[in-house]
Amino acid sequence: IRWFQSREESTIPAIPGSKGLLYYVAALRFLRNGFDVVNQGYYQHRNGVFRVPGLFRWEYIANGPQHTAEMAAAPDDSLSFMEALRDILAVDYTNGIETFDNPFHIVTIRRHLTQNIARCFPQVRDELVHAFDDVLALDDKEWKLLHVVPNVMKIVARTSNRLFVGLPLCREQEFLDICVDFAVKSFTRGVIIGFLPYFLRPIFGPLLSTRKSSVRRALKFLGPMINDRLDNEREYGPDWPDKPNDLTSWLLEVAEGEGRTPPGLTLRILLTNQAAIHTTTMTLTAVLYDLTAYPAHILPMREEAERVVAVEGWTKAALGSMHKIDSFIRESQRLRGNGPVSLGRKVVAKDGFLFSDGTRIPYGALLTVAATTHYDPDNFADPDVFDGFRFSRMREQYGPAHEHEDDKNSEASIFNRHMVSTAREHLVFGHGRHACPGRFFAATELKAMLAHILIEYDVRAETEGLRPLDECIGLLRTPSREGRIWVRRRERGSEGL
Ligand code: HEM
Repeated sequence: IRWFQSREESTIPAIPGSKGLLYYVAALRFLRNGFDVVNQGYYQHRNGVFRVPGLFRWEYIANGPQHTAEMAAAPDDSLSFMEALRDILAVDYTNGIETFDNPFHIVTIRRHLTQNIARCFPQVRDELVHAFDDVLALDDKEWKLLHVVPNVMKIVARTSNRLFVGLPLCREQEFLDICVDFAVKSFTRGVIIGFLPYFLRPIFGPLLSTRKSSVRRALKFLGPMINDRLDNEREYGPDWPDKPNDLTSWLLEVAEGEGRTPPGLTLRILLTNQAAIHTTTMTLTAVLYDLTAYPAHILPMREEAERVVAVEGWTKAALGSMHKIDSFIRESQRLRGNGPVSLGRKVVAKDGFLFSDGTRIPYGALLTVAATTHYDPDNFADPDVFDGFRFSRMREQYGPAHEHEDDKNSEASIFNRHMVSTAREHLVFGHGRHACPGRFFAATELKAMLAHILIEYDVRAETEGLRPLDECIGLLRTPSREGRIWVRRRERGSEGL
């Protein structure tokens, strides 16, 4: 059947060698060498659309700024982000259909979380300082060789949960492990369920999903806290005295019905952790590999962090003045982004999705954008070179002339060079309607952590000049999970190099 489907007529060009019986050979090549296949299509069909053979059907990849802009602006009843997740990661089973019908946790992240970052920054800063101390456990000034991913994961989980559930739960390692485990299992099980034919999903989906057991385990920690807040609300009203200012409270402000029960709320807290922990951990891991592989960046950024903190203290606004640090993380994200394609959407318009150049993508197809745009010499000078200050230089160059510019989409606008700015050639947080709503918090956390590392620690590569190799799993790319770096507590005033 699949082979028959692969013969589907289309005027959209297919990657060479993927027609007829060669379909599956090409599909396996796409799975194993996604970057090569997408790069080939990108340069052959600049500003066009091409097809690659997926295991189950043709997948469509769009190139160029115009196509990206049209996809980013498309309404959900035409190109659906959620339906794509439903198809690929079987979120109906792993996360639950109710989170799909009423994604109030996303509304809370977009609105309340983002609005409260500056106010809650002192807690975030306090937690990250303690988390670095406890997790790295560097008592003296000796160098220690540390695995990056597990340590960063603990620090990120704990710091993020200071804002999600507050003290003391954010320091409860068993609770944090449940959050991490839920995220990993719902992804891996989702991929397995996603490989099943639709008629088998209702049978195997519930068996493979770990949602109920994760909620049950997390309830042991979250249940008493949520019940306590509900009791206070019943007794003293929605603005009860000493109500904590955290994600749990904000979720309760918008939750209704089942969402206001301890299990309903627990699921949303797990889902927020699922979206936050791995993404932020992998970004900071890549940043640390880049920092130690390109150590010439350390001193200018350390000088910037110390200078800004001396004048402004540790505030969210102060982080806004750290242009080099912002630029370094953005550059790391540009080069190490998480895969060959971005903006995964499913075509849900019955007549298909029509680009303004007349290209029509059929109903039910999966459509993405080639992330090759991050490495295109038309977009970035020396695109393969890691240049940590490329974006801060652009801000310096364009900033004064365009500071008062209203058009934030203008290519010259400094707004396009910030770490949180999405752009048609910078898709690490997506772009348009579904651009990551947690990116403002992620950026604050990441910049605060990098500035803290620069001021408090010396770091160097395990082997000088070598960056641990990224790992590719299917179409996903992650920084090495085995990589290690040397770290020591810094003697103030030392250059550490
Ligand atoms: C460096 C860290 C992060 C990266 C790289 C990242 C990346 C992304 C990307 C690529 C998307 C899909 C956008 C699209 O397809 O247009 C996304 C969506 C999302 N992210 Fe993030 N993210 C990060 C951190 C976070 C954090 C900290 C949170 C929550 C506090 C979060 C919550 C979400 C949610 C809820 C969505 C779905 C948005 C929607 O349905 O409209 N993310 N993120």
